[in-house]
Amino acid sequence: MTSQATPEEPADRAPSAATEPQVARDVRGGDGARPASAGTPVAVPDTAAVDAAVARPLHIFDTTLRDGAQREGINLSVADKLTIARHLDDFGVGFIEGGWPGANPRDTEFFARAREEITFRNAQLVAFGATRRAGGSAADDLQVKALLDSGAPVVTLVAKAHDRHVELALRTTLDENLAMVRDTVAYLRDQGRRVFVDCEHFFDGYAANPAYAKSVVRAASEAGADVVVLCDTNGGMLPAQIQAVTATVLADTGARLGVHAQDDTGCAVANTLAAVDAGATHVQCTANGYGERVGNANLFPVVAALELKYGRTVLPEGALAEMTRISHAIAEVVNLTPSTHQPYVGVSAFAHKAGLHASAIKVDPDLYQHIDPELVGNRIRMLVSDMAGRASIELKGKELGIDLGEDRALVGRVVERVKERELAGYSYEAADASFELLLRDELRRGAHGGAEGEAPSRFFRVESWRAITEDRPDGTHANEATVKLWAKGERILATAEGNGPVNALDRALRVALERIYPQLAKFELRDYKVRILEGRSGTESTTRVLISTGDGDGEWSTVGVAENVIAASWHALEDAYTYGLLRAGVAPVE
Ligand SMILES: CC(=O)SCCNC(=O)CCNC(=O)[C@H](O)C(C)(C)COP(=O)(O)OP(=O)(O)OC[C@H]1O[C@@H](n2cnc3c(N)ncnc32)[C@H](O)[C@@H]1OP(=O)(O)O
Ligand SMILES: CC(=O)C(=O)O
Repeated sequence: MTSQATPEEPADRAPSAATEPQVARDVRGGDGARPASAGTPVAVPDTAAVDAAVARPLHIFDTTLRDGAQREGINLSVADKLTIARHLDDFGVGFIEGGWPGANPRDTEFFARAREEITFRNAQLVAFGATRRAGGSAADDLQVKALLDSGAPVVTLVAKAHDRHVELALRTTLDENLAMVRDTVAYLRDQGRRVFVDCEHFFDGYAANPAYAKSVVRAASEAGADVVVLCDTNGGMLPAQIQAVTATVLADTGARLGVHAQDDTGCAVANTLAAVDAGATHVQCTANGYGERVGNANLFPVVAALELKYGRTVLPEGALAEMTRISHAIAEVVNLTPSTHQPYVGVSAFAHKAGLHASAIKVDPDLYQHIDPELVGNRIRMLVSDMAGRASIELKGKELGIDLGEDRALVGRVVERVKERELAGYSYEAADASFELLLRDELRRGAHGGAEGEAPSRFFRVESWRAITEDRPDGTHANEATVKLWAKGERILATAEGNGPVNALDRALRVALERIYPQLAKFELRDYKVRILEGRSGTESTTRVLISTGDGDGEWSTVGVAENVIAASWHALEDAYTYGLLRAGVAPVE
């Protein structure tokens, strides 16, 4: 590999052949993404604010934009990174690690644009990079220079802390690695940056050679690092190990310590809190736990634990109640479906299914919840299923705004009907709208003296429907459906074509009803899921269809069950249209 000076660099500062090799492509220039000020490092703004952030007793350090972006399936544009940075700043984290400037044009551009476009209210921007190359000097290292050029007031340096990694990955001596840490930290401090040092593979390194691992911590701290972060890079540690090692390192070195935990044992959040228990005062996390391999310590449960269980104030006032919204907003930007079962922020985090739980919750929600969901911006939800009891139905009724009063017989009938239907394959927990229709039907029956077979409160009465799929010799298909129904005393017959039999049925139903109920024009099928139940009988199995429908103002879900997929879809569609009209405030007539 040859070395050459970029036009902005004096020849005497050009890297030598011995020191140059790691330089990233955009730092070398020529791709247009390089910062305009590559010759003169960008000045650090507002050092008082940076000093105050570093002085805080407990740092919340977010690395979604750096380690989070290392997750398989995440590919962030600069605009995505800027949006996420704004969300994290709104949430109130103290530090946002924006990426590795110089490693790729996107990260370089992110720092340039973040400087120009974002006025951070809470967070300090952090640039991530490595210590200088072996055998070189920090001042001549183009990778280190890119960190300064980023203009970030804080730099995180990744350093080797495991002797085997120094010898095998860096291919240098243990002493030279210590010199690389010392020189790079001291140089960046001289240039006015605050410095955190990520000791990669610290815990594995400590197990192999504790004296050397600690000497890396001392080298970083003595050279001026503000925090030395103990990293469980391979994510193989358990909380007791993290706690014991962190406590010993703190006692032996006196350095300010942080923790960075990967989640390979599923213990990253616990490991992070164990380090805090042992005296670490800086936690590195990512939104929703995104990160390399299985991910990193999840920012949201870590912060919630610190605020709500440890009683530490780590966020600005009111920010915790924004947590659910921010978690979901970031999931949207990275284009991943939010995990429904994520602690604190998942939609299922406070969803109650068991009848016994519901009966206690009716008395006091705290009996089955570890916190009030509103503290983190989430909400309690009651799920209706064959595990429901009377209390579940009463609470669900309240949630839907339907007062069931003290009518024990009515509630009992609803419980029975739900159980029967769930046995037949229905599932109401993901189909609130179908459950509400069932509840309203039972209420109406109650009002008519509970007579079995009383007509439900609906907007149309179906006489019959049929769907035909025609297979043509040229390999194409035609789908046609006919619907015959009664609405407002009128018999209507409508036929429509579609790109499948269900689509044809949906269109025929729409054609039949749209003149009488123009509100239908806004309804839109959003999601359609089919589940084959009791797979043992193959094509004769029972089929469950779940449909989500929207009207621009909200979305509702309905369920249909039958022995064939088209009939199941029809039932779910019927409920979807009925519920949509009810939502639109139309009075039922049939
Ligand atoms: C644990 C972590 O997650 S740390 C974060 C890791 N993140 C990333 O790697 C994402 C961004 N990385 C990249 O874009 C590229 O790897 C770059 C630009 C950093 C380097 O690319 P290249 O110059 O092509 O090198 P390559 O990736 O093959 O190898 C990394 C080099 O850095 C060296 N290195 C590794 N850790 C350190 C360190 N702490 N200090 C100094 N050098 C280091 C390695 O020894 C290797 O050197 P070599 O090129 O002499 O073999
Ligand atoms: C620094 C880092 O990402 C790690 O050690 O896992």
